[in-house]
This record gives sequence, structure tokens and C-alpha cells, in this order.
Amino acid sequence: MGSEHHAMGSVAVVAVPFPAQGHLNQLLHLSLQLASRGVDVHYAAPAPHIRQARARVHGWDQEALRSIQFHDLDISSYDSPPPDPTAESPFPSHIMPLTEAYITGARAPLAALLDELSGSRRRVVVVHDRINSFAHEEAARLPNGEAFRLHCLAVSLLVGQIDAKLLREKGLVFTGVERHATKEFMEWARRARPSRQISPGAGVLANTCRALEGEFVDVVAGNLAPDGKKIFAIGPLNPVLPASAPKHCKQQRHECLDWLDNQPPASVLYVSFGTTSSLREEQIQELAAALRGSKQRFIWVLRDADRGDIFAEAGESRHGKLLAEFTKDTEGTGLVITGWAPQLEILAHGATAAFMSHCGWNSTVESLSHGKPILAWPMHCDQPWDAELVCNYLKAGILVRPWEKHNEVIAASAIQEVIEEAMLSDRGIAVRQRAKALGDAVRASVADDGSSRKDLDDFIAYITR
Ligand SMILES: O=c1ccn([C@@H]2O[C@H](COP(=O)(O)OP(=O)(O)O[C@H]3O[C@H](CO)[C@@H](O)[C@H](O)[C@H]3O)[C@@H](O)[C@H]2O)c(=O)[nH]1
Repeated sequence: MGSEHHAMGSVAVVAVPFPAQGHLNQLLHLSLQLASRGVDVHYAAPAPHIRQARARVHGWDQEALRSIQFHDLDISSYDSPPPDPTAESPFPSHIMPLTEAYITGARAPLAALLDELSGSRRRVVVVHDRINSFAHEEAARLPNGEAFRLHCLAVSLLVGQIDAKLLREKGLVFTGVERHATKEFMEWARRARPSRQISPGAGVLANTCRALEGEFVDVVAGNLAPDGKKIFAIGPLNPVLPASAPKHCKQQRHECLDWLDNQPPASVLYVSFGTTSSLREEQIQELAAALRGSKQRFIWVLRDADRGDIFAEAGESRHGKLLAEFTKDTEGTGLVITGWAPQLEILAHGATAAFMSHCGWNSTVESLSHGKPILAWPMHCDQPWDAELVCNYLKAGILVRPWEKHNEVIAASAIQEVIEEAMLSDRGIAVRQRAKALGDAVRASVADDGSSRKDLDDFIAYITR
């Protein structure tokens, strides 16, 4: 025990997330898990993004945040405009100024932090995102540095990169990510991360588990092995919560959870599109009409995409008028949340039946780890693939509309049909049962003796070797 502690104490892990919610979140969950296992963890990001990650973390006690050391990466100021819901592409181009400022400015302060840690530690292990591969280069520069990439997306996407034929042979449609981002972004990304390598460093950590993507983890492992690189499938990184959350916890409980407590089991549709999507006004009206028309219970998170700096937000919903009428019409049946919703707790709750989602990878994993099926409405990037994976491979979802129709307004009747199918039909029941079984398997993978627990143990043993 003593020597194990000694080995851990002389190794520092530095988590370097890309500064957007879906990434800040995963690296923070990973950091908290490592710290709870006695690892010395440092989390490095621009100050507002550290504040954002800390303020929005779910499933952990605020106390736990003290187990990590946070380091500001000071970058130059950047524009933080609101998203444009009418833009031709649903990709969140409005955060490009942040992305530029971050990639140009974060390297130097990170290098300084790594130098400092390197002098007093046996080993410095950098865990970074794909887009900030400068972190890998800075780790490689150290005499005692090592880097792992946290793959924040489905691991099957890497299989698509290695050999898309393997996916097509399973009858799945793989169209990659590039097609669903903007040309400008892809050109920029090629400059920011010239290497196409799956792992430029020592290997990959993946926020997935064998219960969801076992055969794809094996393909990636086989691809990395000849170079002596490793993959650790350690997901879900989000905590898995019990169906009935303790009512007397120290943190304030969101009122929507009290409302959920009073709804019948498996009766509520949860609707949310993450932090990078903004629906057009017309689409919002059609969705509202579908929810009203379906007469199903619901919680709808009606928010726009985050700005680059979320603290620059005006805090006012652009939907005041619609909301006033809609909330009156649906009073008692549904709730609309315009602020930050406690998504993990909502998905874990026994009253929640299903999740209408854009299929961001966090939402996908959070939903499936709590046994909830997905009504898939993919918007951009990896989301069309996640929808394909959920609906046609895992069979735990129903497609609302294919990505190809992203420029069309989907009519209320079409949306309502999918809601009714999910909530009321035999197919809906089958999909819900399948999601429940997957949820059990996913939760088993992070319990004692589970595959993700074992991979995390192996990762800790490897970096503290
Ligand atoms: O009111 C809210 C809104 C969101 N969330 C959380 O915010 C995260 C959203 O992440 P995700 O579902 O992955 O969606 P995006 O914000 O769109 O995520 C971006 O990052 C992901 C991981 O890289 C990608 O898979 C997505 O395509 C990309 O858009 C999840 O943890 C949610 O639980 C809340 O808790 N409350």
C-alpha cells in the first residue's frame, strides 16, 4: 500500500479539455474519478471555462472538486457572439473565435505548467482532446512526459476512420464527421491538428464501454497494438445515478425533479439538444405543437447553443411570447426549462420514459447508461453517426428525421408521430426494453468487476508503473 501511494504521488495527470461543455464535462468527470482513486490531478483550461465546468458538473458533490488542482490557461480575449439559428449549417460556427484564441494562446501557459510539474514529478501524464493536440506535443517535449488522448466521441467513429467497410458490412450507414461540419471548420481543424493518427501519444482513453461498442473497441485495440499503444474503454465517465435521487442532499435540488417525483413511472419524455444547437423559430413552433398534440408528459429544455464564453450571455430567452402561451396550454402536462437543466438526474429518474436528443455523445451515453431510449434528431458533426449507432446497431432508438433534412422545418405531425410511436406503440415498448437492458449492462461495466472499471484500474496501474 505504502509503495503504491508513493508511486501515485510522484505522478501527475494534467487534463487539458477543449473549452466547450461536451469536452470540459468529460475531462472533469475523468479527473474526479482519478482523484478519488488517489491520483494527483491537474485540470488546465481558460478561467471562464473552469468556472463553467465547475458550476455545471452533475452527479458529484461540490466538495469533490477540491480533490483537483485547477490551473488557468490565460488566452487573449475573443469575440463571444450569440449563435445564429438561421445559419445555413447547424454547426456552431459562432464559437470559432474562441477556438482560434484557445489554440493559439493556450500552448504557452500549458507548457509552463508542464515544465513546473515535470521538475518535481517522476512522470507527467497529459490527457487531452483531439483538437488540442498541441498538448500532446508539449508532453512529448518533457523528459518524463506522456500523453493520452481522451476520445470524447463514439469509438466506432475511429473504426470508420480505420476501415469504414467494417461498419458498412454490418448494414450501417457511415458518412463520417466532415460532411456534417462546415468546410471552414474542417480546413481550420486540418491546420490545428495535422496528424490523422488515432493516437499521436501513448494511446487512447475512450468514453465508451464494451456493453455499447465492444467489437469496435477491439478493432481500435488491434490497430494501435503494433505500435505498442493502448486503448482503455473507461466509459461512461458520467456518474450513474440511482432512479430515485436522495431528496435531502446538500446541493439544492432543481424543481423539475420535484415535479418528476409526482409523475407516474416511465411517463415523461425529456427533450433537449445539448449545448451546441439552436433551433429555428419555425422549428421550435412545430416542436411545441407536437408536444402539445401528443398529450404526453414532457420536460423540454429550450435553450440556444452556448456562447464561447457562457458568462457573456444575456440570460434572456428569445422565446418569451411562445413560452407564455405554450406553458399555459400545457400546464400540468409538461415543463419548459430555459436555464441549465439537471440532465443526469432527469435521465436517471424513474418517471422519465425516453429522451428526444440531438445525439451528442454525452447525451447518448448519459441516456443509455440510465436505460432510456433515444428519439434521435442529429444536428451536426458526430451526431448523425451516433443516431445510426443508437437506432440501427444498438436498437435503442427511433429516428425523428435524418441529418440530410437539416435544412427543412420538420412538421409537428411528423414529430408527433415519432413521439407517439416511442411512448405508445409496441415498437416503442421494444425499444424501451432494449434500452433498459443496455442500461443494466452499461452500469455493470462501471461496477466492481466491470470491464470499464478494469480498464480504469489498468490505466492507473500503467501511468503509475
Ligand atoms: O440544460 C442542459 C443542457 C446540457 N446539459 C449537459 O450538457 C452536455 C451536452 O453534451 P452533448 O450531449 O455531447 O452535446 P453537445 O453539447 O452538442 O456536445 C458537443 O460535444 C460532444 C462531445 O464531443 C459531441 O458528441 C457533440 O456532437 C458536440 O456537439 C451533456 O452532458 C448534458 O447532460 C445539461 O446538463 N443541462
